[in-house]
Amino acid sequence: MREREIRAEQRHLDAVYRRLAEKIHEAEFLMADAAKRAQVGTPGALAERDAQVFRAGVHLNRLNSEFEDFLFGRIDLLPGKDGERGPDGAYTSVEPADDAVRTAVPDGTAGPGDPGTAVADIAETLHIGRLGVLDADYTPLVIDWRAPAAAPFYRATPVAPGRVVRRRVIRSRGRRVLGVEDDLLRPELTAYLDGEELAVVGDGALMAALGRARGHAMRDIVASIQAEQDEVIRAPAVSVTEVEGGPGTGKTAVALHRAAYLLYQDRRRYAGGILVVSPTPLLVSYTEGVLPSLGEEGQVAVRALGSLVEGAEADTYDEQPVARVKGSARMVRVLRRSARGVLELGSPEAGGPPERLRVVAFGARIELGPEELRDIRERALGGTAPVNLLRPRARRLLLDALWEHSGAPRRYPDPELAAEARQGFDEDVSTEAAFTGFLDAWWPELTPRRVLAAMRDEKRLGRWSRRILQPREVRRLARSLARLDDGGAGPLSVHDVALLDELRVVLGAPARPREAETAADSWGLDQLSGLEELRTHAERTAGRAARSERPAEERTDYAHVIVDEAQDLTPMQWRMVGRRGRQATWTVVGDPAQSSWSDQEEAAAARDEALGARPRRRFELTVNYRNPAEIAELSARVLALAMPGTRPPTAVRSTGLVPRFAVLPDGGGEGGTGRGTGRATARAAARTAARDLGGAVRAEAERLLAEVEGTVGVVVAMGRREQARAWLAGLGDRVVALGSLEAKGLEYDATLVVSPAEIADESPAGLRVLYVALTRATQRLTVLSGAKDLPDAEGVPDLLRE
Ligand SMILES: Nc1ncnc2c1ncn2[C@@H]1O[C@H](COP(=O)(O)OP(=O)(O)OP(=O)(O)O)[C@@H](O)[C@H]1O
Repeated sequence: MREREIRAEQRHLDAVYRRLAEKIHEAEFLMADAAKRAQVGTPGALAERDAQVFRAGVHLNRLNSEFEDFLFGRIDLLPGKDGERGPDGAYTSVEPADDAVRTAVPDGTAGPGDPGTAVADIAETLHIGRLGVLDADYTPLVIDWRAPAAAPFYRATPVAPGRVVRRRVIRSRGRRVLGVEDDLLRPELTAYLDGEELAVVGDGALMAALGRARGHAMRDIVASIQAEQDEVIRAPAVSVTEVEGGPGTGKTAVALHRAAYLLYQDRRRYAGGILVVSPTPLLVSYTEGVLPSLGEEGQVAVRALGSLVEGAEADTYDEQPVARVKGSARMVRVLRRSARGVLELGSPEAGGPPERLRVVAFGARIELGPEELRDIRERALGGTAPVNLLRPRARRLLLDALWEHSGAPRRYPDPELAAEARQGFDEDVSTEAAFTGFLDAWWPELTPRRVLAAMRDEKRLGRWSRRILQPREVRRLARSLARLDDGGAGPLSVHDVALLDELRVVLGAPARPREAETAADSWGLDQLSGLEELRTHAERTAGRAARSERPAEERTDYAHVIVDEAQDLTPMQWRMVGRRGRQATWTVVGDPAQSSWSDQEEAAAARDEALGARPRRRFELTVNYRNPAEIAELSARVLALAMPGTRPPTAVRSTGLVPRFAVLPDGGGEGGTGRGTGRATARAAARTAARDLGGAVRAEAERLLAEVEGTVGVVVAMGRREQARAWLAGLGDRVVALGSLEAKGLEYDATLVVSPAEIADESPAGLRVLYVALTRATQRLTVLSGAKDLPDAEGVPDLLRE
């Protein structure tokens, strides 16, 4: 039966590919035809040609994409009630017609089936795939997974099957159908398709998908989206959609599918671009293949928090105490004060702020002294306008003061004459080298990096952050910025990027290099008018290449913003992200139990501010698709400590493989040795212990590599990242060492969590970070105790005991 069903689907897939070939042929013809139109040469014909080439190009591109599983689903439906044909030609009604189901009677008048059983005929079969394909007569051969008619494929359950009798997932590679998996949604019914009883094959696609080995790239879930996820994906994009759910509930997957859905559903509206904000570059590269596999690229920008600001690309992390200062909303005031403070330092080229301004006007010398200058600066700075943008105001106040000093107002009692004389005075003075040189030195144009660099000086920073930061915080902040040179060049941390963005606002945009402006302008046009559609394919491609060479942030205002792992954004990061979606609708997904930010209330307030007063719609995801029940049960113990009262999601499967607990060979560990024997001995003991830990980690990683087909993630405390990489050297690219904060959002077939206590002790949010680490595995988990863990006789560390 399986073979027969596979052959039937193969015939359908063959028909789809024949039709695709015809469409490709048509698109190529359109391209050639468009080229001929160009020879006509009138502006109208040229615009038409461009539009035609563009459409054909996009179409060709899509058709030519080598999708894995192009066609992946099928539903067999009962006749519908009040069925209407939707825009894609399919029936959209969800309820079966009143007479759809009959009872078979002995004389056979109700058709085949045992007497007394419920029987029905399949009225319609829909195939579902990554793109919609219509046959030459406009009957749908494949329905796009995002079309309304495809929704029952995801939504139907045995409790509420609607019209769906059988849901089938079709597995194919290239043009070959490899297998089918069916779910019968109305098992009580004997259904007939073209007079033959409907076959049911396999035991469901979800389990097959979840059991597959993981690689270094996330896969889409189009073939097995579950009903509660589908509701989020298709939720109308009004204001803010908030999604909460525990680890492995598919939040990231759902967020990405939602981006593809929104584009499908209203491509024009989202021409302004969709931004997906991800916490780490690792998660960006893990997920970046998903959208192309859904047929969507280009209009969705997936960016890590450290890559949201032009010219700043950061992937390093500050230590927790420093990150806490930099992420805190208090930094807004510190930065405002610092910007003004830096202004007072004058330009570095001039060696500090000039004390006096001397110019020559009306044949006489006029001078402004230190006090007057200070007074003028204060008046110019009154108010909250960006510092760089206040320069013209300061210039005007200087000229006013010079004019007063010149004695001219007394000489010209007639206002008209005075105004004329004043105009000449302003022109003369403001072009004088002494004046322009003074202005550049006294009110230099500031860049965000320069302000950040000036904050390296602890004494100054202390002044600028008086009564805002504590001295200890000032010291930490100043030290961490010591990586920058005077001009602010040097490596930035992820948290510095949000500070830079804030400073851009505090300072106002400095004049940009010509080239960058041109590139940004063309983006603006694209966004506003949809003009992109009128450019040729080649032009678009060239534009795209140029954009990808440009530093990360091209747009500053998106049509829709999706924030993944939203629980982790610091208040300063919320402000940065909020600026990118002032007019946008939002999808915000996260899990408070996985938050690595210590002050959750402060972050929640910043989030509210970023999202404004927009109404919010909330969804909850409740099923854990990643961890087997055995691993979920263990991690729930940490959840109970980290967030008492929070309900963990329900694991959807169980493997029978319980987590393994490993201890160091001598049962002890690093740092716990060297009792009373002097420093040198203690150091030697620590070295030996580190070697032991390294040996144990490597041995355990090797064991896991042998046990699973796919990837192994070794999660250590942030402070041990480099060490762990060295321990695992040479084991191949299936195994990765990660700091606890980097593990966010990722998953591995097997995970080795090294020293839970060390991870938990690293920050005030350490228990939640440990919860993240323990929820990364899809198949196997080993926990290795370190010096601080106090394992019991079974090797279970204290934090993980029941
Ligand atoms: N409906 C589904 N069908 C198949 N696989 C699924 C489904 N939903 C989720 N998954 C899989 O479960 C895993 C977890 O999904 P995802 O990473 O999106 O979860 P998450 O909620 O973002 O987790 P975390 O909070 O830990 O980051 C992924 O491998 C994903 O492909």
